[in-house]
Amino acid sequence: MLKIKDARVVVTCPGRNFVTLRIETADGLYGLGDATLNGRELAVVSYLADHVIPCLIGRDAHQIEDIWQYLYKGAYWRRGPVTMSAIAAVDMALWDIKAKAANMPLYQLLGGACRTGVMVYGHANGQTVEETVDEALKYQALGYKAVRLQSGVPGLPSTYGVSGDKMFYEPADGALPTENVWSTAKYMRTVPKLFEAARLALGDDVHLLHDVHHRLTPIEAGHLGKSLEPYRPFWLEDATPAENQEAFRLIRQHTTTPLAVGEVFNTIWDCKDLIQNQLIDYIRATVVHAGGITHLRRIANLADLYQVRTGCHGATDLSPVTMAAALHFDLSIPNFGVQEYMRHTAETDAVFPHAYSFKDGYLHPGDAPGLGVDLDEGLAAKYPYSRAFLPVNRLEDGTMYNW
Ligand SMILES: O=C(O)C(=O)C[C@H](O)[C@H](O)CO
Ligand SMILES: [Mg+2]
Repeated sequence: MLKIKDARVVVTCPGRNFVTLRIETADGLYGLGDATLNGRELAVVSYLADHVIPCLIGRDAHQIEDIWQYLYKGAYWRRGPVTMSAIAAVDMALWDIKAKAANMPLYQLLGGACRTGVMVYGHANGQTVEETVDEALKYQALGYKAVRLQSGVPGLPSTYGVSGDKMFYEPADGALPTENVWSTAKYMRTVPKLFEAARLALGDDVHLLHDVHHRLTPIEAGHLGKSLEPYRPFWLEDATPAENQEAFRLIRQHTTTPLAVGEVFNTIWDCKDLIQNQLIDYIRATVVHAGGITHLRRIANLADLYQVRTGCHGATDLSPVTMAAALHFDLSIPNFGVQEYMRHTAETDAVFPHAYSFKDGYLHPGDAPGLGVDLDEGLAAKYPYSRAFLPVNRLEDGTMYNW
């Protein structure tokens, strides 16, 4: 038995907010879990500190599945991002402890490596098509095999996904939500031009991706997917909001562009119908927001039956703890597709020293026991929480819209 002696939540803001759970066993092992829910961080802090940690003390850290079921079924109130991020943090920390106890990198416990490295995609973004293509070329020069393209839209003052700082794009940019303006017509004219220019400049061997951020209707998404087909996109992400999953059937009827969805999904129940009806090609559910490694493996297993591959969310609001967990998961599953990789800043990396590393377009989790990521609590304490929100999106006439 590995008795859980103590657990605490650490909130730190080395340039952006992160919530980390640290679980300690009676014999001195400890594990880390990420619980960051961008723009709603303190809700998860309270969920963990007030409602989860008291139930963990004294339990056997080895019983990962049982503790997962206890927190999921036992709460009565199932699912949702706050609950599932809290459960994910516990799950990650327990896998970290188990792998440390086994003196193995986690991917070995999960069945061993299925590949030599994890293909990642970087974010190329610019105010114009030309600037975005230039950024994409820089990623290609760094060895990236896959690049996401997001360009500013002519006639719109600002666009989510397009930042001033190219390498360290930060989604939560204001102490109150900033407001972006959206025009589907203007956007739809820009994206095919972007893909045409990028394919020409980067050649055939680089995978090109695009994130719609849930902003199109199904028929608009079908049209966009069709217009991108000549440039062979790797995927079109979040083409339409996924609450109504039938919407994806309509998109499918109009385009063979592969579809990716799921960064806001929290459980297998959000993924089930899309996977079973083969309405998507990539599932983007991620360790931190979908109940941890235990639950994400369940999702990946279901997806594998239908030749749906994974493409885990990996923006900067997912901490290095999640990135490490995702890499062990990615390396060990048969139906891995691609991993998103937005680099963290040097401040963040210093607070979370880690064993994972990038080479020639691939990340590897490294071979340190456990997740291979640590938390420098002394340094973390120097960066207190600072409220920050994701922006909101309005149409040109002021109507509140999706993003
Ligand atoms: O990385 C992506 O694909 C995103 O869409 C980024 C998200 O908007 C961001 O992580 C939200 O917190
Ligand atoms: Mg996205």
